[in-house]
Amino acid sequence: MPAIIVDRLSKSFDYYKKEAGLSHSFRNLFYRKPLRKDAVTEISFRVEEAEMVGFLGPNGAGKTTTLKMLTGILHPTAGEASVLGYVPWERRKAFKKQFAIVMGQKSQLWWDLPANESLMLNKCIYEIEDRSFGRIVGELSELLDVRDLLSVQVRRLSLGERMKLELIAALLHEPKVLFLDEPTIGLDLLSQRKIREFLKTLNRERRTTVLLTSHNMNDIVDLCKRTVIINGGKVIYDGDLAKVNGWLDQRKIVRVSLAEPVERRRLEAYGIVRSVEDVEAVLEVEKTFVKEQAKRILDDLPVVDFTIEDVSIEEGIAQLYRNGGEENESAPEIRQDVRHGVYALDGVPD
Ligand SMILES: Nc1ncnc2c1ncn2[C@@H]1O[C@H](COP(=O)(O)OP(=O)(O)OP(=O)(O)O)[C@@H](O)[C@H]1O
Repeated sequence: MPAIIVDRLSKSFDYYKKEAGLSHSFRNLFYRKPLRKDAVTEISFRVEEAEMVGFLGPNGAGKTTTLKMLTGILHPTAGEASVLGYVPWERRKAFKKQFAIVMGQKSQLWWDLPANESLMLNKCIYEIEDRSFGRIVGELSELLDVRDLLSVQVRRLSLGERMKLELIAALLHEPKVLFLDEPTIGLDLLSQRKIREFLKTLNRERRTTVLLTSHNMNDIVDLCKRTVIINGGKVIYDGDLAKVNGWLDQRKIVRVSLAEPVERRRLEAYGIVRSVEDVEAVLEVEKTFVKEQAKRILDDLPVVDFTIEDVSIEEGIAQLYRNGGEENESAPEIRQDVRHGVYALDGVPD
C-alpha cells in the first residue's frame, strides 16, 4: 500500500481585500470585499513506501499548502488524502508519532536554550524511552557531525548547524514519513551536501518515505528519481525526473557581456532575448543551434564575456506554464489519466 495517497485534493482560501488609507479602513468596518484563492485544485498522486519524491513548482504553486494538508495543519476544501492509512487532518495521536515535517524557514528549536533541551522536550512529547532517546541522538548527531553542538545555545549556531539539529529534533521519534519544505534554503554548498547525504542514508537504512519540496534543483536531482510538478495549484507532471531534464535540455541560456550597448532588435537575430540591461544580455537558444549562434555572436558583436548555461528545471517550468497550468505552444502536451492520477509529457523522448 502506498505511504501517501492524494486524491483530488483541493484547498481554497477565503479572505478580504483591504485597501490602504483611513477612509478605506472606516469603510471596511461596514463592507469588506470577499475574495477567494484556489491554492490547490484537485491534485492526485501517490508515494510508495521508502520512495523519495521531489515536489516541484514555482513560487505560489501550492506546494506548502499541500504539505500542510498532508500533515494535518490545514483542512482541505475538497478531496481525500491518506498518509500511512491515516487521514492527516483528523490529527490522531498515532499518526502524529509516525510523520515529521521540517520547514527550512521555520524553527522548532528554542533559540535561547541549547538544542539538547529542545530534544528533551520532544522526547517527552513523543513519549520516547530513555534508552531509545540516547541511541537516536547519538546516531543522528554522529551522522550529521554535530555531537559537540548539542549543548550550544541555538541562537549562537550557524544556519547550517541549526538545520542539522532541526533534523535531529524532527527525527527523534523515528518517523516513517518525512515531509521536507526547503531543507537546504540559505545553506552553503558543503552543508547542503551533508544534509543530502544524511537524507540518503536515512532513506536507505530506515526506509523513510520522503516528500521533498525545494527550489534547489541539486536537492531534487541528487535525491529523487521521480518528481511531481505543480503549477497554479494543479499537478502538471508526475514521473521520471530525467525525462523533464531531457526536455529542458533542448534549450540553452547564453549570457553575453558587451563592450558597448547593442540594440535589442539586433540581438533577436541570435535567439529569444530574455533580458538586456545596458551591456548585459541574456538569450535563449535552441540546443541544436547553440554552436552556430555562439560563433555568430562572437564574430558579430563586441563581446567581453560569454557563458552558455542550462535552463534550470524550475525556471523552464515557470516560463512554459506561466498562466496557471495553461501550456503555451512550445510546451509539451500533458496527458492525464485521471483514474490513476498519472500525468505524462507528450513529445518527450523516453
Ligand atoms: N492563508 C492564505 N490566504 C490566502 N491565500 C493564501 C494563503 N496561504 C497561501 N495562499 C496563496 O496560495 C497560493 C499557494 O501558496 P503556497 O504557499 O502553497 O505556494 P508554494 O508553492 O509553497 O510557494 P513558495 O515556493 O513561494 O513557498 C499562493 O498564491 C498564496 O498566496
